[in-house]
Amino acid sequence: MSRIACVKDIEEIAIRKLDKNALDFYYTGAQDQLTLANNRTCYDRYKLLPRVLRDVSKVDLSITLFGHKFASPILVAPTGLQKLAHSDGELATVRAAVRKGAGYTLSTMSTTSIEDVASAALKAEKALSSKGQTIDGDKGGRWYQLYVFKDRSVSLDLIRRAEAAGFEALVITVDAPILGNRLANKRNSFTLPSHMEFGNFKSYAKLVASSNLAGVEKGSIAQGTAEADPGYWLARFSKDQLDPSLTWKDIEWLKENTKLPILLKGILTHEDARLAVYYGVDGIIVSNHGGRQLDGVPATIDVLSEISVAVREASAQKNKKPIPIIADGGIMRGSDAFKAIAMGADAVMIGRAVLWGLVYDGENGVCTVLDILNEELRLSMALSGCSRISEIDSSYVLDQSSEIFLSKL
Ligand SMILES: Cc1cc2nc3c(=O)[nH]c(=O)nc-3n(C[C@H](O)[C@H](O)[C@H](O)COP(=O)(O)O)c2cc1C
Ligand SMILES: CCCCCCC(=O)C(=O)O
Repeated sequence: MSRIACVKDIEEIAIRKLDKNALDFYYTGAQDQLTLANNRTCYDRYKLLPRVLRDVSKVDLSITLFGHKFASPILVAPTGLQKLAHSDGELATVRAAVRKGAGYTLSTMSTTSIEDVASAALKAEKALSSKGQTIDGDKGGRWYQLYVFKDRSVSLDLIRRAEAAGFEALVITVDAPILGNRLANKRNSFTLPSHMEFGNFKSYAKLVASSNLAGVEKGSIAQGTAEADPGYWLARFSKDQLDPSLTWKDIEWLKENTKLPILLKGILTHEDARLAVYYGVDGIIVSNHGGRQLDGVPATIDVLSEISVAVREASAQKNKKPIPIIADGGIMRGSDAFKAIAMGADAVMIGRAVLWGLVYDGENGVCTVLDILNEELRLSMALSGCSRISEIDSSYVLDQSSEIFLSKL
């Protein structure tokens, strides 16, 4: 077999390895998958405008967010059900993130508990120290992604557990008041294989009973029966358990209930970016959930510029520094990360790329993905004449649609 040269090579292997149930869950987007496709193709429309004769003998990828130094602006996005990819699931991913000094966010829908992920991360950090290995970044840097449940006592307990386990920020996903229209998952009546379980819900008796969680984990929910309505079990779980009545007022409630920085994940408009600043959140993640929620929304790269202007203006009105902007969706190259940063992101997150690494070779596979993307980013920076992330701005990219627009004038 030829050597792995890029994340696409790893994706191809993962596609061959996964069964249809898991592959469709990971790979597909909502409805006609317009946004999923756009997430990728839109990156190609942005051209790089390199500067030359700059000293790029040293290129520093590190960034600081909320006082924490990360080795790179490429962070691991929260993705659920990682044991579908590899038997070590979230444990493998968090260990890889520790080894690479990468930011890591654990999903509410993990197949491993908050406590087990935290303890694996701490052990991995100790193992690195005992081998005398250093990473270019601070220890820690792990965040917890929260879906807000109708039963607020569950949400509060998850927050307390994340705090106790040393997670350093809360990522509140706001683009999934209900589950997107995921046709492939419907057709497959997607459910968890019987040997897997969700990592965090066992202690919530009411939730287990009301969502037939025990049944789904034992694989005893027959496909296509009334129990699996509407369409399939995950859709039913989100409909029954997650709170679609969430509003900006609830952000105040969250702020009252934790001292951790709060990031909102799933912002796509400058109006909501302004509201996020107004309501005092600490950061936003410009995301369309990897094309899995509302199909037909823009690719994130296309809205970054106006969102970053809005964040700057709204923050200035409060006499505050702009809150960090993180972007995700379709990033498969270090040059994609470069373009997103140029258009206004402080950092980016990768979802599927990590999952492909996990399928390919567990912890080492995720390390390989992070290494490849970081090296590609380093290359893009050096060849563009940037030696620090803070030097990357919109002067380094040309949005071809605006070029076409100008040529028509
Ligand atoms: C299989 C899968 C599971 C996901 N699970 C979650 C989740 O539990 N919580 C969440 O906020 N986002 C979730 N996401 C969205 C990711 O956090 C991220 O926004 C998206 O994957 C970025 O796009 P990309 O996969 O093209 O990199 C999931 C995405 C995928 C592909
Ligand atoms: C919205 C509730 C369940 C979602 C499961 C994980 C996830 O976010 C995804 O995109 O899939």
